[in-house]
Amino acid sequence: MNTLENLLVKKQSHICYITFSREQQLNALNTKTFEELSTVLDDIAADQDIWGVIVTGAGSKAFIAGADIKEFQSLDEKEGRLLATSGHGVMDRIYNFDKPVIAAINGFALGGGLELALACHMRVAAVSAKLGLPEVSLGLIPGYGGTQRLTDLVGRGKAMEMILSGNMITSEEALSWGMINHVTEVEDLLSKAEEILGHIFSRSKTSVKAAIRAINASISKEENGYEVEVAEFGKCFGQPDFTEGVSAFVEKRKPKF
Ligand SMILES: C/C=C/C(=O)SCCNC(=O)CCNC(=O)[C@H](O)C(C)(C)COP(=O)(O)OP(=O)(O)OC[C@H]1O[C@@H](n2cnc3c(N)ncnc32)[C@H](O)[C@@H]1OP(=O)(O)O
Repeated sequence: MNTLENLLVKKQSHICYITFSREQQLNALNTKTFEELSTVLDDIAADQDIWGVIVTGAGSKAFIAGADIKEFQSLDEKEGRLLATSGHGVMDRIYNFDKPVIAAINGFALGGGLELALACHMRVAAVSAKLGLPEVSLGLIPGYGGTQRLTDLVGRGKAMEMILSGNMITSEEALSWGMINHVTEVEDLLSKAEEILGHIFSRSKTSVKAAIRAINASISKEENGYEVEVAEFGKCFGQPDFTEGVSAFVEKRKPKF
């Protein structure tokens, strides 16, 4: 990987930590950040030693305060569509990543920043974090998948309330809505995400990958989730992890995946 300007990347104990790092702009997502993120995702997708990913924001104030508003000031309709299409590409990549990705939300997660967190497989937020989709206050709507993924997680009524009002909510509210998985003190945020990954790492990697694929198919418009589940379930039977998992159960020992 070339030197990165807007991301810090650390690999440790099978986890890749990606930190959005434009602290002076509250880690707002600009074109360069998206380019760098694509490169990092390519790298970790191919890295057999990386089993899971944690994304977070630099500093104490923001996870990501949205897409970089200053970059869109002069866009027309065609350019707006292109911006959303390329944003969708990166968000879909995270959503469909075959290693678990957890957002550790350390502060403001707004607009495109919350949409990125919603694309992750799970979300843990600091008790002080604020979450919102304030695009209506800019004359926009969420454009990186937020109208769909928020609705999937919290239902149409809550998604309408959040998106149409543009208001922020606390992490406790987000937890009660089902938008995030856990709330922690800010100092415990990464360790909570690591704890979740630690449990997942003890399980079969082929099963984890198959489960992500089947769960994601539940809201796909192109495929039937039940059919994907049947296919992925069937594929597990040809895998060494199945032989090991079942043998370990019969022999009353822990499986070694
Ligand atoms: C498809 C996706 C669409 C979108 O994502 S649209 C964007 C949605 N996001 C937002 O609308 C949030 C914009 N930001 C804010 O409302 C505020 O910030 C906060 C409430 C998060 C924090 O307010 P405060 O504590 O007063 O900080 P500050 O002085 O506003 O921000 C510090 C610096 O960060 C820059 N910044 C913050 N958010 C963005 C952003 N989303 N795009 C570009 N820059 C941003 C500011 O401008 C400023 O910088 P400088 O000191 O140079 O003026």
